Amino acid sequence: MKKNIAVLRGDGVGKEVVKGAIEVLKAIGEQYDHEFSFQHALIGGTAIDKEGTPLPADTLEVCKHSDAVLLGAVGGPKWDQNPPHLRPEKGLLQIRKALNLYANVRPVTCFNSLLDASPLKREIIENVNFVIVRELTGGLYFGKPSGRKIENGEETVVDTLSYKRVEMERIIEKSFEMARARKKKVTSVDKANVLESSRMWREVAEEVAKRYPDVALEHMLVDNAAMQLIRNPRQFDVIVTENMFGDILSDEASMLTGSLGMLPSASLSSNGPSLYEPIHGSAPDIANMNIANPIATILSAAMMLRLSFGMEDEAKAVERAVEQVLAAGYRTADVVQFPRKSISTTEMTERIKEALVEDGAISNIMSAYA
Ligand SMILES: NC(=O)C1=CN([C@@H]2O[C@H](COP(=O)(O)OP(=O)(O)OC[C@H]3O[C@@H](n4cnc5c(N)ncnc54)[C@H](O)[C@@H]3O)[C@@H](O)[C@H]2O)C=CC1
Ligand SMILES: CC(C)CC(=O)C(=O)O
Ligand SMILES: [Mg+2]
Repeated sequence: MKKNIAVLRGDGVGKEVVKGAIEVLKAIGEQYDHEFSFQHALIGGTAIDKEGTPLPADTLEVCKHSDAVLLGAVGGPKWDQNPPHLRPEKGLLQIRKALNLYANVRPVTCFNSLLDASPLKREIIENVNFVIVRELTGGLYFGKPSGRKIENGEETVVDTLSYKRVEMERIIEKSFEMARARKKKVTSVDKANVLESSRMWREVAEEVAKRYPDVALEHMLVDNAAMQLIRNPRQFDVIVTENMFGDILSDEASMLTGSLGMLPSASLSSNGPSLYEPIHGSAPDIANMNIANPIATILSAAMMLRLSFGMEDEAKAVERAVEQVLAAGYRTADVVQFPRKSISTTEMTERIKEALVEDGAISNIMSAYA
């Protein structure tokens, strides 16, 4: 099969982890006789430096004409003081909107060999397997007005949380579809005790639930959800929530998998190419040190193979290779357990590539989100 992949490396460790994922995709292409082509384009701080904007028009064109997009991460202290329209994160928000990437799917489960790597007890994280379905193109990150002004002589700032009913409906429907293929439970997370937007979210969730009588719906307030993720994460099957709650809860949930550097995601489009990205940011504190964990991005590439290209065997091969390398005891510094020695980003990538050609047991991981 021929596939054209747009690659947005972005900033910081984004560049390093994407390099790893491309190498793994190339190896899969050779092994399974696919022709993957990679077209690089600029986004984020790097794009601001080179083109004066965080999302150049030709980047969007490249993405629109691709079969799928692979993204690293954007941002960094160099651009933190820029005005809002010249912040790297703006480029990411713009591309999510422009490609209609309304559903961000973040599967949370821990590889067996990392059960003892998490700071959380094995009894808590064993057999955890849930998906966070995060609304990605609405809510606080997009609402207008947003900005600062002087009002009655006082410096004032506003951000707006706004949603259309149809935006709520489509993401909640997505979560029910996914739950139907899994353990048939949706936990809708909101702040309905305070926010009007959450009250409407609840209403819509109840309406959608009527069309899925085989799926159980529960509502949970977001503060409680943050606690339950650590207390008893096995209770969850599909969590659906608005943009910012999903953003925060998924970073928290990443610790159930051993590290923020382990959690992949798919940002699914309603009408065009989808985008695949690790959930982490550009990690400026470890950028250019060759120590970032590439696994979240490599597993995001596996999601691309499965969800955008229908290449289930190839996706499993990647997940199995990751599992084998972890089972053999190799870890990057973010998941390393004393007295184990950590390996670099490039060595982890090499090990995973080597493991691709070996046969192994089917991984305990992923695929349930499909
Ligand atoms: N999707 C994206 O492009 C995102 C971008 N950002 C941006 O990234 C920049 C840094 O933000 P932070 O709050 O520091 O979040 P971050 O996710 O970049 O890093 C948080 C912590 O996790 C570690 N970490 C992250 N990814 C890792 C990996 N692959 N391997 C090992 N350790 C890893 C970092 O070293 C850091 O200590 C900011 O400019 C922020 O706006 C933040 C989140 C998502
Ligand atoms: C620009 C941010 C919204 C990125 C982020 O934190 C994320 O998507 O998880
Ligand atoms: Mg985030």
